[in-house]
Amino acid sequence: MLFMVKMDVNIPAEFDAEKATQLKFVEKNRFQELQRSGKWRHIWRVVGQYANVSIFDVESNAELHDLLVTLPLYPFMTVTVAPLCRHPSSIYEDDR
Ligand SMILES: O=C(O)CC1=CCC(=O)O1
Repeated sequence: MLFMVKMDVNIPAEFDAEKATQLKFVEKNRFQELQRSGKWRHIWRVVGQYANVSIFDVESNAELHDLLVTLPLYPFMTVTVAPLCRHPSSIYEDDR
């Protein structure tokens, strides 16, 4: 199942800078692990925002939920999810 996920990140200015750096490092490692697994297919920075738009390929709503809520930066994120399906005009047979 494919999902578009927008993550808006808001780390408060008063949050400890070293802890924020550490959280971003752990987040990056977790992201790259999920990217290698094929579950986090794409990530794009939204220009001018501390936000990303990502495409996830997971087995279920519950899997996506568990994956999102365990992200290190999740406590600082506003997450928006939209389910996706193949567009009938796509020329790519493997879109799903
Ligand atoms: O920087 C972000 O958009 C938050 C984030 C998600 C995965 C990652 O490495 O950073």
